[in-house]
Amino acid sequence: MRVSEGGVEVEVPEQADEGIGDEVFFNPVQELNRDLTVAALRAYRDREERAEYYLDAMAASGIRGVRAAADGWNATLADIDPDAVELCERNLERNDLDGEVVQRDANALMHEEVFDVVDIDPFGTPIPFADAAFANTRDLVCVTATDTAPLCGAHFHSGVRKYSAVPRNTDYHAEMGVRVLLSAMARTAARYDAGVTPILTHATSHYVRTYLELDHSASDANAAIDELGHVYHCEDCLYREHDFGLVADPIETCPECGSERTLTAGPLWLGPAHDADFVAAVREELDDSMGTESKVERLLDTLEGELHEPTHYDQHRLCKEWGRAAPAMDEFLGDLRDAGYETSRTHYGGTTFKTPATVEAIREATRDS
Ligand SMILES: C[S@@+](CC[C@H](N)C(=O)[O-])C[C@H]1O[C@@H](n2cnc3c(N)ncnc32)[C@H](O)[C@@H]1O
Ligand SMILES: [Zn+2]
Repeated sequence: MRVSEGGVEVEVPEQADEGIGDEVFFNPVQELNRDLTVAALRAYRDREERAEYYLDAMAASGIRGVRAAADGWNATLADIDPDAVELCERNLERNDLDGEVVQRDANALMHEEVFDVVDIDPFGTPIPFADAAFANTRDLVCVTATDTAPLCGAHFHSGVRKYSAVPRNTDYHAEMGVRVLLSAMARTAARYDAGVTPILTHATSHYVRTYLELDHSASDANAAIDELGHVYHCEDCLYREHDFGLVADPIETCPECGSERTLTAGPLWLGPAHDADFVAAVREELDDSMGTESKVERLLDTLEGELHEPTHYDQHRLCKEWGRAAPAMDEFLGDLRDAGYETSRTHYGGTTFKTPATVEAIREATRDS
């Protein structure tokens, strides 16, 4: 079937079973991810003008790489599957575009050639590709992870194995996934004396996507490692706190309610997961050839204003815990602000918010909301 996306037209196989099957993979639901990729690549090129060489390391139909090539990137489309490679060639040709197409294991290719921007979009975890990506990429590594259950701690042992971290299933599970992924990426890059700065990160319908800018020195790697630490969480009253450092110092009892049902998660990335200026610049690069333009715009609006606190709250979850009916979000957040606390909504959901206030302080401040 033919698919038009972002001004290009590509041929993709009908997907027998949600992309799981013998055919070359294509997921229409990832259009938002691809629209955002194109806008982020544009904004990135303004920031780093010499960036030119883009690798779509797991290209499948090539739709992402074709869109990058149409946008002026010197694009290489790679896949291990010969059928995918053939399709990539046809899809570049169909759009009258130049680009390299290679049938190659992404790890081998990334070790052999240096690219300015590398895009890792595998089935499930990106971990098997992270070493090669950080060992050699010059400027920017874009990563999609679709294994959200291990990342957020719902599949605990798998998360521990894949990410060499302790993930915990909490009421902020999608953000747990973001911070486990960023932690593993930072630690992987550090092995190659590269420091990562996440300039854009979002958790959207069953995947996490992040854009990691690289600086290549041991001190940059150390600075990234300094952003790691642990979150301590009470399963009873939802109290949480965090501290930086690789050595955990868990709370045995909750300082708020005295419960011993406390969890420790980490090492997590506790630093910013986005750069608000970059997010705003990406929004400027959206255009109406993008099918998900207005959705991406809303996502970026929220992300731009999102505080960098390492965990968010869910108002419904808190109100349920307190036996209160959930009031309107604006009123609730307004009362919190009036009490002197910074607040922001988050992209993790319509009832989610961030604030440096503790659970008890939130409860007090919103008593009359
Ligand atoms: C999720 S799909 C990529 C989707 C595509 N980027 C898009 O936006 O539609 C993953 C692709 O990775 C390819 N792949 C799996 N292992 C690989 C490897 N070691 N090296 C290169 N490609 C690989 C698969 O053949 C598959 O086409
Ligand atoms: Zn507690």
